[in-house]
Amino acid sequence: MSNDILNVVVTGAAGQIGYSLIFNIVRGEMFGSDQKIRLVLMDIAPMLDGIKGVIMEIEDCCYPLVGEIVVTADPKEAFANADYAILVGGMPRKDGMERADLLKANATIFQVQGKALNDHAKKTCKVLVVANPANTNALIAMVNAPNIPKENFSCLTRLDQNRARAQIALRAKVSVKDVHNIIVWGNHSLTIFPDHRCGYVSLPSGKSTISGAVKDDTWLQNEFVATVQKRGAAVISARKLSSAASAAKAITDHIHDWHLGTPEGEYVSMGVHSDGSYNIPSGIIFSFPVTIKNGVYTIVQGLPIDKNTQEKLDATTAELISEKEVALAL
Ligand SMILES: NC(=O)C1=CN([C@@H]2O[C@H](COP(=O)(O)OP(=O)(O)OC[C@H]3O[C@@H](n4cnc5c(N)ncnc54)[C@H](O)[C@@H]3O)[C@@H](O)[C@H]2O)C=CC1
Ligand SMILES: O=C([O-])CC(=O)C(=O)O
Repeated sequence: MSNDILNVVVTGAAGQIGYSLIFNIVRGEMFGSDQKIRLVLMDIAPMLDGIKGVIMEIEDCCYPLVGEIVVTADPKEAFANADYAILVGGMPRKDGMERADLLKANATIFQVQGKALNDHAKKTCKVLVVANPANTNALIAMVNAPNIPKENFSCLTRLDQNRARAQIALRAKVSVKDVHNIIVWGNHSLTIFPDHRCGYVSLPSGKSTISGAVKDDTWLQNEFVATVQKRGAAVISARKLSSAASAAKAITDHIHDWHLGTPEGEYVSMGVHSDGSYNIPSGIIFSFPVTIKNGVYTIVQGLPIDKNTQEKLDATTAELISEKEVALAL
C-alpha cells in the first residue's frame, strides 16, 4: 500500500466525461489498485447538487480506495494541496463548431484556474487539461502558474493516439494490444498528425511494420489520417454529444502512465510544452511521443521526419501559434 494519499482534483465533474472518469479513478485504474485517494470534485455552483448523486453512487460501489470526497465550486478550495489536477470543465463543442470557437468561451476559465493552481496547489502538482481547445487552454493555465514547473502541464492527445491505434488494429485485423508505438503530433484538432511509421505489430511470426501488416499504403496515407483527425466530429454527429467514455479512458491512460511510467520501449503521446525538439518552437503545448519514468516524461528523440511529416508538423504548429495569438489578445 502506498503511504501518501493523493489529492486528485477533477473539474467539470458533473459533466459527461466526469461521470465515466470518476469511476475509473475510484476503481484504481488510474493510480493503481493500492493507491488511496482524496477526491475533489469541482464544477460550477448550479451543478453541485447533481454531484451529490454521483457521490451516493461512489459510496454504493463499495470501492475501498477513496476516503474523503470534497465537492466545491471554488478553485482555491479545489486546488489546495493538489497532487493531480484534471481540468475537464468547460463548454464542449456542438455539431458544426470547430475547437477554435471554444477558445473565447473557455480561455477565462483557464486563466482563473491557472492562478488558483499557482497559489494553492503543491508545486509538484501535475496538470492535465482536457477541455478544448486543450493545447491552448493548457498553455493559458501554464503561463498563469509560474510557481509550478512548465513540465507539469500537459493536454490530452491520448484519445487521438488510442483512436489511431484502434484504426490500425481494425484494418490489419489484429488485436489492439499487439499494435505499438503509434503516435500523434501537434494540436488536438483537425491538424493532429497520426504517425504510424515508427509503429509495429507483434505477430506470432515476429514484428511487422504497420505498412506490412496493413498492406495498403494509400489507406495509411489518406483515410487513416483523415479518420483520426475527424473522429471527434464523427462521434458528435452520430451521438449528438462529444466523446465521453473514450475520453475518460484516454485521460485514465495518460495519468496512469505519467504516474506509474511507460513499459520499456513503448511510446505514448502527450501534449507538453515544446522544448524545441523537432524544431517545434517553445511557447506552445504540442503533442510529442514521450516515454515516462519516475513521474518524468522524456520526449522521444531522433525519429525520422520525412517531407510529408514535416509539412504536417508545420501545419499543426502554425495552427497552435495562431490559437496562441488569439488567446493572448483575449
Ligand atoms: N482533449 C480531448 O481529447 C477531449 C476533450 N473534450 C472536451 O472536454 C470538455 C468536457 O466535455 P464534456 O464532459 O463532454 O462536457 P459537459 O458539458 O458534459 O461537462 C462539462 C462540465 O464542465 C462544467 N464547467 C463549466 N465551466 C466550469 C468551470 N469554470 N469550472 C468547473 N467546471 C466547469 C460544466 O458545468 C459541466 O458540468 C469539453 O471542453 C470537450 O470539448 C472532450 C472529448 C475529448
Ligand atoms: O471533438 C470534440 O469536440 C471533442 C473532442 O475533443 C474529441 O472527441 O476529440
